[in-house]
Amino acid sequence: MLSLLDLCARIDAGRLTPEGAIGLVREAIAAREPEVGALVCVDPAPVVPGKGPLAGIAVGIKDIIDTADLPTRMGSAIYDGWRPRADAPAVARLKTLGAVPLAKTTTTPFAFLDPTATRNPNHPGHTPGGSSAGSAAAVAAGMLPLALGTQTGGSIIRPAAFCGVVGVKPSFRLLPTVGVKCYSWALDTLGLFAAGVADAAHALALLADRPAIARVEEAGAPRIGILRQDFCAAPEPEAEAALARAAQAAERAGAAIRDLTLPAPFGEAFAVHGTIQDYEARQALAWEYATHRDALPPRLRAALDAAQGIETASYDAARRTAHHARRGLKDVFSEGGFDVLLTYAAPGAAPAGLDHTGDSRFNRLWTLMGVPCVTLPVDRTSAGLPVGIQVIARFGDDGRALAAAGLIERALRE
Ligand SMILES: NC(=O)CC(=O)O
Repeated sequence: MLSLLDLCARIDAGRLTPEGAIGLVREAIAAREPEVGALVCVDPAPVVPGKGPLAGIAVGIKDIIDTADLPTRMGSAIYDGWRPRADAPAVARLKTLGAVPLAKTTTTPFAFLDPTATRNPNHPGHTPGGSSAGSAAAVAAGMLPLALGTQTGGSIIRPAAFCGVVGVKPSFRLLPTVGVKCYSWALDTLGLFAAGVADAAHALALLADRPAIARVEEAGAPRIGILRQDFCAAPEPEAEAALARAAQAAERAGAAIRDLTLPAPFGEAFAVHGTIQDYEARQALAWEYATHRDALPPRLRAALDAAQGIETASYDAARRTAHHARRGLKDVFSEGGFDVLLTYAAPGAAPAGLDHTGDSRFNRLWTLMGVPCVTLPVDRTSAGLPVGIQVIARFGDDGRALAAAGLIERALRE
């Protein structure tokens, strides 16, 4: 994979020019894109700034995020040829940093559950996950050092884990979702994919203009709660094995490890995620549903059909349940004496088949809680498919989540 920090170091040392770095990416795309299919389009002649902390860094932009220089298609023929007038603020920020939004990456239609044609770079017969399929696959295939994605259910953490890259779903609203096609305004979160934890931390710190996020090396050994989220169906054995391996690596590195079981309010919050998500999608996609219902893919059409019947009272009750759980989560960290939680990133490795994007059951609660989540690869199955774990910190503690993920990443290499 292409390390963002390695490219930055080579450019800073004068061993590589920004244009040369973009050229490396174009070569990698030419070599891998025919098999992987992670990209919607590539800018043939982007502006390549000569300076800036991310000069020469090509970035993949999930195709629900507005770009002024490239079409934004939402993964749907409904938006064929749609050219936003302006860049989404996150894209504008990348350009200010010297980065090059070089390609749009595939998204499931409107970032829901209907699959893309993108293949898992680790095994072409397996899903890369979704909805940020192309971003995860492009980084995993070594085509891009950085890509943006979004998560409403599990759309950053799940594909990152399936493809074997680092994925970061930051604290809710750490990055602006302005200019990002909305599915659920209470859940949609903008995040990113990179080759390693330090690469991801560096990019997030710059994107969020919060340098402390990148000081992943400086944090001390964390107090880690091992969480199996027993309010949902158990994972595959490989997910349990990866969790155990990550916990043992963290303990070897000095972390304090303790099992944690969450009380009932968290299972109740897990259960209401869909009510909030789909009630809001009914409004967010009202125009598409009213004017192009037949052009919507089957899973999305069925979800919006069902969402028509969600009572506002149910939605309001779901929001109260989520709010109660978010307040309780602060106590879990403070009274439990935990810095981070360690849990499954997905039910297992990427499932076979390209007609689905996998199951987000280990991600949805944390998207609803609005807390920072980081996934990193820990194991591989006998078929060579990556298996990740998920590190979760309290709201606003994105740097600590990355620090703990970095500690585990380093310990696994030793
Ligand atoms: N957008 C989403 O997060 C939906 C998913 O989990 O695939």
